[in-house]
Amino acid sequence: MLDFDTAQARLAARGRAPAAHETVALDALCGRVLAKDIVAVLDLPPADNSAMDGYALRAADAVVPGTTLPVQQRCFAGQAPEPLLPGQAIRLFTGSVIPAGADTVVMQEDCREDDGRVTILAPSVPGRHIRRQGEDMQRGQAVLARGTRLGAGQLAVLAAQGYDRAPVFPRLKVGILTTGDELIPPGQPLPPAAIHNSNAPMLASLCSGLGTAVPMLRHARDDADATRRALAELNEACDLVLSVGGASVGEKDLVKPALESLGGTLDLWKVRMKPGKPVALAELNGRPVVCLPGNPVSAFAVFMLLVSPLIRGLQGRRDVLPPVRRGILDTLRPVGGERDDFLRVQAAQGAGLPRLTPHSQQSSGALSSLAWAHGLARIPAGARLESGAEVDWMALSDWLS
Ligand SMILES: Nc1nc2c(c(=O)[nH]1)N[C@H]1C(S)=C(S)[C@@H](COP(=O)(O)OP(=O)(O)OC[C@H]3O[C@@H](n4cnc5c(N)ncnc54)[C@H](O)[C@@H]3O)O[C@H]1N2
Ligand code: MOO
Repeated sequence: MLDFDTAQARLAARGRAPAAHETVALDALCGRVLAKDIVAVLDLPPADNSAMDGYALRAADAVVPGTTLPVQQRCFAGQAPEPLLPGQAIRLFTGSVIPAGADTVVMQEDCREDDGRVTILAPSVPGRHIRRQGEDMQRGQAVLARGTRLGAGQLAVLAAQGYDRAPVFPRLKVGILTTGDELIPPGQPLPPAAIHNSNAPMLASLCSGLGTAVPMLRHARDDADATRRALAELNEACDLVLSVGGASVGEKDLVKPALESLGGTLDLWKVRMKPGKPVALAELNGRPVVCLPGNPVSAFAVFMLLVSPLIRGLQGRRDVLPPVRRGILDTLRPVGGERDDFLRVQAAQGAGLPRLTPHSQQSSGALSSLAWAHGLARIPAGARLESGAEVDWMALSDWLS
């Protein structure tokens, strides 16, 4: 059996950035991945400006608190200041450009203005409350790196630099193949012995959450031709295919032969993890296919821990492995088994590390734990851990974005 870390590293290593890129307008950039470094074309701030509403002056003109100076100008943000005359003050506001000749700003709480004159009540210190030109970003400096997924902070940087578009990698196209005669789409009546297809919407929204294009969905009945046709169609249209179910040892596990008959090369692993033992990575026409276990909780865990790093790599992202956190187990009975166990847990923040409570139902067929969990806590293979043990855990919010 392959150990979990090796399986994760192999899938992560298959995630190579695309060669193509496209230019996208700012209002459609959220969630996209930068294809080139972004270089600052402006100093920010573009000129020294005030961090406070107050008065600009020469510190040397108001050494003694109680000094009174005439107010030369009222200069609002966006207006050009006059050069400051000796022995005078200029009224300004947060963001106003500092007048030539001024070397400090005294905030208005430390001043009293009366009849065109301002009394400075506090000692004035050179340089105070001045935001210097270029202290945030300097022209020529790389401000965003290729492979960054763009969110609110990055869009603000682009906009502040005047960029109304940016080069990004194309959205990754993912195809999802579900298999099984027992599966009926939601919304249709359920015959005896059937269940609704929950993996299709689950995997589609997991992909969308990572920023892929809307996934293409196909369902194949347990039939060799249908499975082969659906697989070929998805492989042709998509950068990555995820199949789910039908890849283990059962008599109707048809995905493996379908891949082989299409000329795919297949690496099938039993990964030492629970949930999620059977996982396969195949290559078909130069594009990856990953086969996930059919049990919904197993498919979810394998997607989160093994497939999401592959997807991030294929999207061109720099950081493909999100952070692993630490927490304290809070469990009524000892946990652990022969495989690395990934327990669905809720995390409660206390004084120190968060306390991690496992869901009472940890079966790989029981969906209710997925809708409830904040993350997956890792119990290493062979360990038997009691309440109070410190463990690694992966937050859904880190690993599914
Ligand atoms: N004799 C053995 N049996 C099984 C083994 C084994 O090693 N020896 N491994 C078990 C483990 S662990 C898993 S995980 C499953 C994996 O089986 P498959 O990946 O081949 O998946 P299926 O058999 O097709 O389905 C398993 C289970 O999941 C349900 N399922 C499948 N697709 C969906 C879907 N789209 N939506 C909802 N539910 C789905 C399916 O009905 C089955 O109940 O094999 C074990 N058996
Ligand atoms: O290992 Mo299987 O993936 O639990 O259900």
